[in-house]
Amino acid sequence: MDLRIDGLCVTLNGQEIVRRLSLDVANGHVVGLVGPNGSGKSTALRCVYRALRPSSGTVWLGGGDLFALSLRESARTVAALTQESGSDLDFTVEEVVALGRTPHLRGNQPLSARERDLCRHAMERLDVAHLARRGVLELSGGERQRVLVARALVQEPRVLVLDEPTNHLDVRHQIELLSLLRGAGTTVLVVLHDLNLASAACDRIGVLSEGALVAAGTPAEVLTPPLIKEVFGVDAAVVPHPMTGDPQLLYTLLSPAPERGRR
Ligand SMILES: Nc1ncnc2c1ncn2[C@@H]1O[C@H](COP(=O)(O)OP(=O)(O)OP(=O)(O)O)[C@@H](O)[C@H]1O
Repeated sequence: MDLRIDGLCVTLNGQEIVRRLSLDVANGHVVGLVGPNGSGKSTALRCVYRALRPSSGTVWLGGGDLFALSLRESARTVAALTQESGSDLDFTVEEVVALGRTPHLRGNQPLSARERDLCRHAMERLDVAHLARRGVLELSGGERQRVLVARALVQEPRVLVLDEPTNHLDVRHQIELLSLLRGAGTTVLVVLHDLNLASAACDRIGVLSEGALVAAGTPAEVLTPPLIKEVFGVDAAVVPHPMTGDPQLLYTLLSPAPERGRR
């Protein structure tokens, strides 16, 4: 399903946080949203999973206005993994994963055999099946993050929205998660801080700066030294990945400020 963000504006407490953001995610594509801290990435994403109503602009899902759908219909269509997800859930891992089916169930209807299989399969894919009976609150940050991704997958969403999903994950689980997103065939909009992972995982990247989109295109079009300097204030060299050819950024540390009183 296509996702189109069209002229999105968000004003909070009289401050314009997102300014006329337009960004398309074609059906089955992975689009990354990157930008400095406070540039409005999470705020824009919140409009896509309906935690926030934009001040103006439209989020189109497959040609229909997201905010015109019933809450149940949009919960079936869009799954979100957010910074706030699941930190208040005092349930076992398997119970939390099963909650992903909630938008598809009526009342207290139990899960079908297919749905139980779906949950088991998602736990295996996210390497949390061995934790099934553990309480989520006693897991490490990375384990819990993987449980929440499994929950999002069992929702069988047509659009998946993730805010820094690699947060807390070790390098193997980061790579596994992004590979899974690339291979899922689902429309994905993902906020990432690691520009090299974004380059490897995304078909296209949008760059936000002070609430406005300043660049959008393929990783090679967007991740250029002048843009990185302008948006992040950092000098970077861009080299092709020796195995994949994806553009990869190399940084150097900033020169330390001269110490006072020393020559
Ligand atoms: N409810 C709110 N009321 C007022 N200002 C807010 C609110 N929520 C966010 N902001 C402000 O909006 C700006 C953008 O925040 P947002 O969380 O969208 O940025 P971000 O790009 O996701 O940042 P980060 O990379 O640090 O996660 C910040 O300056 C933040 O302080």
